[in-house]
Amino acid sequence: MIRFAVVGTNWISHAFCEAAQESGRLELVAVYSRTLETAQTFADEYGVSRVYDDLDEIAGQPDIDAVYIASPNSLHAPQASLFIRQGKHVIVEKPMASNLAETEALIALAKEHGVVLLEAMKSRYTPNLVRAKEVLATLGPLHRASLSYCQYSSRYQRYLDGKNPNTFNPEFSNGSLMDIGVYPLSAALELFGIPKSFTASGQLLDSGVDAHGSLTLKYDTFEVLLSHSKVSDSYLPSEIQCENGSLMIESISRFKQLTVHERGLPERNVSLHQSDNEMVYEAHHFADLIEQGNYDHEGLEKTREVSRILTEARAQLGITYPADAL
Ligand SMILES: NC(=O)C1=CN([C@@H]2O[C@H](COP(=O)(O)OP(=O)(O)OC[C@H]3O[C@@H](n4cnc5c(N)ncnc54)[C@H](OP(=O)(O)O)[C@@H]3O)[C@@H](O)[C@H]2O)C=CC1
Ligand SMILES: O=C1CO[C@H](CO)[C@@H](O)[C@@H]1O
Repeated sequence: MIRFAVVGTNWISHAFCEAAQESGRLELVAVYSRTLETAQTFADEYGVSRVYDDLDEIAGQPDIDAVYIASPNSLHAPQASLFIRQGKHVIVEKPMASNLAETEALIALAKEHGVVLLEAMKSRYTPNLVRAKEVLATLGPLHRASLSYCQYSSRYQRYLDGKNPNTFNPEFSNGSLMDIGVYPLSAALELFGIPKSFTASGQLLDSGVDAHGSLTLKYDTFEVLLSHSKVSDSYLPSEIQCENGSLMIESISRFKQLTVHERGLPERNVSLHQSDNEMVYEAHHFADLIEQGNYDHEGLEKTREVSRILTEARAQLGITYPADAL
């Protein structure tokens, strides 16, 4: 059993702890929060007794093998770096870091210290991502694709009320592209590879982060449009149009369901069965990498490429974070 700690106590940390339990390979043994009370409340749900409000202290515990980090984006790099230096394996929420320089530094540090570093990009490890690649190979030449993740943020009203929530605060390296645009971007790189070039557009809020936007990825013979929003909802699936048929993907962050439409044929559900908690697949992958001692795995290059495009897209849009100046 891999003994892990959690940093960050919002709902996504619960989802990961449940996925870890479901995997049967990762055991939660300690919880960090800025307050011991919050850490204890979280820990109680899992029958865990060790709680910390000091990051250095938890990172120095010799009987903790790994950590799951789900803090605001700007804290990923300094926190991951602290744990890596203490020889802990790290799974860190998406996006791995604020910018490409931080991402590359973390990757180099993990290799230097011989620990696994993994971005918790949950869609990347789902069975339906593999299935989507298989299905696309049967549909003929790819001509167009439109991948979308647009979801009204429950914190937007707080932003409008002047309460400066983390979600729309550049201090935390946040905004639509970083928070949810990263999902269609990641999916596009998985499905179509690295684009020749791309252009970004978007609408900025007064806080300086983006509310919504698009990326157009240009490949030799096709274009892919990525749409993302934190201030409106989309009810359409993502769609990949090939000459002989189109593949629809419901929920691009989860690859929840795949449907094929072929000309003249009834639509077909081609999905594989997936757990309701798709984080279980990244939990398994993290455990696999640790057991194999695989510190130079292919996910790192994928994360680096996503980080490069996010960083360049932000430059095109004029979005800068305090972390960029460090
Ligand atoms: N994979 C997925 O499906 C999802 C991934 N995410 C990712 O998880 C990460 C966290 O997102 P989200 O929960 O929305 O973020 P929050 O802003 O809600 O912060 C998450 C946790 O970090 C701690 N925290 C909050 N503010 C600060 C601060 N100012 N300084 C230090 N610690 C702070 C809090 O834990 P505490 O009070 O215990 O210290 C909090 O519970 C992000 O990277 C996001 O992209 C988010 C949702 C879903
Ligand atoms: O990764 C994510 C998936 O969904 C959330 C919304 O429910 C986002 O805010 C989040 O960061």
